[in-house]
Amino acid sequence: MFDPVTIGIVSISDRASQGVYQDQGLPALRDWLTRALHNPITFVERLIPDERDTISATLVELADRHGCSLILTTGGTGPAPRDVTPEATLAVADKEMPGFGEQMRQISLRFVPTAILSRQVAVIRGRSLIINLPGQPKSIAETLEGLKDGDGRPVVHGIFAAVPYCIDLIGGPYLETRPEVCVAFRPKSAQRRTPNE
Ligand SMILES: Nc1ncnc2c1ncn2[C@@H]1O[C@H](COP(=O)(O)OP(=O)(O)OP(=O)(O)O)[C@@H](O)[C@H]1O
Ligand SMILES: Nc1nc2c(c(=O)[nH]1)N[C@H]1C(S)=C(S)[C@@H](COP(=O)(O)O)O[C@H]1N2
Repeated sequence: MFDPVTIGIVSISDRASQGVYQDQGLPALRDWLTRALHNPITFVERLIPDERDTISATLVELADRHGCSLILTTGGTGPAPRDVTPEATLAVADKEMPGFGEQMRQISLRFVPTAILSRQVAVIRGRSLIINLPGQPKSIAETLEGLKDGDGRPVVHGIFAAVPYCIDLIGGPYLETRPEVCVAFRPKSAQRRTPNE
């Protein structure tokens, strides 16, 4: 039996939230997570504009009221004046987790030279892990999954490899991934059962 998990997904885009174009962020997040995880997922979804207070309030609502163990945001991480997702995320943080941002920029550099323009952060709030992803819909799978060679072997690990153990450490459900999408790493002592058991 797999533990149920509640995951918040937040698409932050002025134009998608106004209906100028159709949001592709939420479907991309939902599709990737559903493919990657064995656990039954309850999604709490929000599509909001690039407003700092709205973003912070949404993260607090998803973490504190809905009890999301994981919250993924997409959009608003760049240098433009309205890109304020990292500031809004840091404003509600108990702890910063710099490794996620560092690794995401490393991965993204394999795809685009402008990867260094993303100021994405990850933080812990209570029992929630909150991670910013860039706004380009294709960047969602790129950063979560990393880069694989022609035989499906990882060239650069995606950040999701470290997410299940991080959620263990903050007291959340035991997340189990499908290895063909993402191999999650846990120290032996933290493994509940062997893969595919
Ligand atoms: N939610 C989304 N759905 C579809 N495409 C998106 C979405 N968010 C971003 N994009 C695409 O990725 C590009 C870069 O994303 P970014 O977050 O920098 O958007 P932006 O230029 O600030 O504009 P906006 O906030 O209005 O989406 C956008 O110009 C758009 O082409
Ligand atoms: N994997 C990946 N990372 C990426 C990109 C991308 O296409 N793929 N786009 C970059 C660009 S062009 C920008 S400006 C920054 C910030 O994007 P955001 O403001 O949409 O969050 O993310 C960067 N990171």
